[in-house]
Amino acid sequence: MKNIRKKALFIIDNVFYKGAFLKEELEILKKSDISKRDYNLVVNITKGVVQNRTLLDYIIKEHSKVKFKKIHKIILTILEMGIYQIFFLDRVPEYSIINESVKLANIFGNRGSAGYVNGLLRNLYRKKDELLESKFGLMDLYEEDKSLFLSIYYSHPKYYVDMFLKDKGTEFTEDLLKANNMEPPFTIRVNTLLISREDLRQILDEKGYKSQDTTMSKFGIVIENPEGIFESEEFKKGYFYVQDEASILVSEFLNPEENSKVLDLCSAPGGKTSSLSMIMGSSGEIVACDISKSKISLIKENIARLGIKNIIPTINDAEIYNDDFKDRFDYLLLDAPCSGLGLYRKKPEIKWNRSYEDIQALSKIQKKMLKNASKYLKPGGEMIYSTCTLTKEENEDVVYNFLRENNEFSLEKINGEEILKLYPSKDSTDGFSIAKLKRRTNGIK
Ligand SMILES: C[S@@+](CC[C@H](N)C(=O)[O-])C[C@H]1O[C@@H](n2cnc3c(N)ncnc32)[C@H](O)[C@@H]1O
Repeated sequence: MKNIRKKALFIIDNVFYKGAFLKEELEILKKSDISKRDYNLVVNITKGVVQNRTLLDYIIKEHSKVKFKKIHKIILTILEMGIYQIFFLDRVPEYSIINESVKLANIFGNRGSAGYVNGLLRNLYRKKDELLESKFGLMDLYEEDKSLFLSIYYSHPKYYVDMFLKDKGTEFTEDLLKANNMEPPFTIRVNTLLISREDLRQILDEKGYKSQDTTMSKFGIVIENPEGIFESEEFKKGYFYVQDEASILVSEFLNPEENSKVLDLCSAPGGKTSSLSMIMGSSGEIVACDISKSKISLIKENIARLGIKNIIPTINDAEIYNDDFKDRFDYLLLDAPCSGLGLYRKKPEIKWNRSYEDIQALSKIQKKMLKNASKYLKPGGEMIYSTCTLTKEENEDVVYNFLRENNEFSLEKINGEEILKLYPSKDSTDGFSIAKLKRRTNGIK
């Protein structure tokens, strides 16, 4: 038996039960001796299972003869993988899905496991069309309890669904949940210090890459077929940085002038900091901070490749007030650590490893960071507070609480919004929240 599904099984087990990150697990696998085709199948299965966990478990609960809580976790994962392949992957034949699942159950389970897995998967396969038609028997729930239906059918935490249903209504919420389960576009930011967007697109085109300009950012390029892009000469030469359009926009909205002094308080691995440098034509000075030496190394690596000269990587804890920074900067970016609920498309495990308590704890940290950050701006200076999450606790609560206590600052609207929200559904970007604050020149109003 080929080891492909065993590899997928171990990866999912590591992600669900050992706190591993899917992207990192897949990066390790990619470096091993594995064909492109097999690698893609592992990516498909692991991502699909992590993304659709609630629905897969619901199907098991409804059809298993063994009580859900009694199913051993390794057998549960084998079932989740099998069911995902039956209902979501068209190109894998039935016999192969069932045979491979039974083989895994034989290796990792006890004597009854193989028969149990075989029976359950065969039964589900027989009822495939009927189950798809009836949305796995969940249709009635749509009217009875919309939030529960959406949370099971699109596999999202209930608190996330409730948050959007309350504020945005059913259609918006359903579109967002669907988009969160889809593949994100592959977006890069051109490094205009070295090449224009037009010229880079021309080179990419000559090499067979299909691309288009991003719709909102003037620096982004979406590549349809990015296979091999990291091995390209253009990547090595620093012509671009892989970055979501929302993230590129954050630096465009701050838009620092040439020769200004900028502080980036949470800058690793350096995406937004290098965009800021590019906007400033690599002039002036950016103090790019992060919490640890290893994080600072990531920034150094990226700015070396991109040929950037005006960034000073600095270890600094944004939670602790630093008097050396007081009133020193024209511009400031606080791209705060957050729950990352805007990143479900890229890091689906975030769905399962963030609790509401985590969000509340992060909100406290962010409030502390924003309070410190505000003291580092010169009068008349501008700052952006951004997160790759969409919760009120980590955005509206943080920003409005700050403004209530600091009337020396005002909120500058972005695209007509006090706190701009970007969504995978509406904007095809990661979920982001962006607020711009200005320190008044003439002190307290
Ligand atoms: C959202 S990420 C920043 C992404 C970065 N701005 C970019 O565009 O590439 C948040 C960063 O905050 C850093 N961080 C977490 N706690 C911190 C602290 N107390 N002080 C400074 N940085 C911190 C994390 O290490 C992480 O790199």
